[in-house]
Amino acid sequence: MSSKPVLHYFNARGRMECIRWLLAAAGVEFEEKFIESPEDLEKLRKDGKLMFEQVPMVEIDGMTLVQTRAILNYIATKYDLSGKDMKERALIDMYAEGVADLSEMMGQLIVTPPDQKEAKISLIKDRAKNRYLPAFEKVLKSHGQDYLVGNRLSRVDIHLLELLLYVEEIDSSLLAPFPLLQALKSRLSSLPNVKKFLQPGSQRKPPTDEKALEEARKAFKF
Ligand SMILES: N[C@@H](CCC(=O)N[C@@H](CS)C(=O)NCC(=O)O)C(=O)O
Repeated sequence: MSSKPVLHYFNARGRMECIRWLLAAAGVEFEEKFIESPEDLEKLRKDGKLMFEQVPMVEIDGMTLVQTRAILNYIATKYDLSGKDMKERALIDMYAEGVADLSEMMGQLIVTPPDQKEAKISLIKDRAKNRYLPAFEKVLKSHGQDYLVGNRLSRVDIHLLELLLYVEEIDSSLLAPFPLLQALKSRLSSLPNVKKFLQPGSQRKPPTDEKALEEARKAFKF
C-alpha cells in the first residue's frame, strides 16, 4: 500500500476539495484515484471500501476512511491542526461548522435549477456579507491575532481561506468591507505549503463545469 494518502473521488472539487486543501496545507503529498465511470464507483462498492456506498473515501495509515468530516478530523489531529486543548478545539469545530454552512449553500448552487439560480446566488451573497464574513471579521478583531484560534495555524484557517476564495469567485467585491479577513487571506496564501497549492498545476481543482456535471449526473444517476 502507498505510504501517501490515496484520495478516491471524482476529478472535481465537490466534497473532496476541503480534504485536498487540508492535506496540502499540512504539507502532505497525496495520490488521487479519480472515479471516471459508474463502473469505477461500483468496483469500490463491491470491494467493500465505501461503508455507506459514498465517496469521498481516503486510504490513509492503513485505514479506509469515509465521511468528509471524519476524514478532516483525522488529518487535523494527525498534523496538529486541531488546537492545543479542548476549548480551542471547541472553537475550531464551531467556526468550521459556520464555514461548512456557507460552503454547503455554495455547493448546492450547481444542482439548483436555472430559474432559481439568481435567487440562490443573491441569498449566498447576503449570507456571506451580512452573516458569515462579519462573524469571522469580529473574531479576528476581538483578539487581534494572526489566526482564528490560539494564535497559530489550525484547520479552520484553511477552511476559511478556501471559503473566501469561493466567495470571491461569486463576487470579488464581497471581501472589500472586511480588512482583517483580507489580511488573513494574504497571510495564509503566503505560507509555503498554501502558496504551492495555489499555484497552477497543483492538485487544486477548478470550479465545477456545469455541463460536465450534468453529464456525470446522468451517468452516475445522482
Ligand atoms: N455525509 C457524506 C456524504 C457523501 C456524499 O453524499 N457523497 C456523494 C458524492 S459527493 C455520493 O457518494 N453519492 C452517491 C450516493 O449517495 O449514492 C460525506 O460528508 O462524506
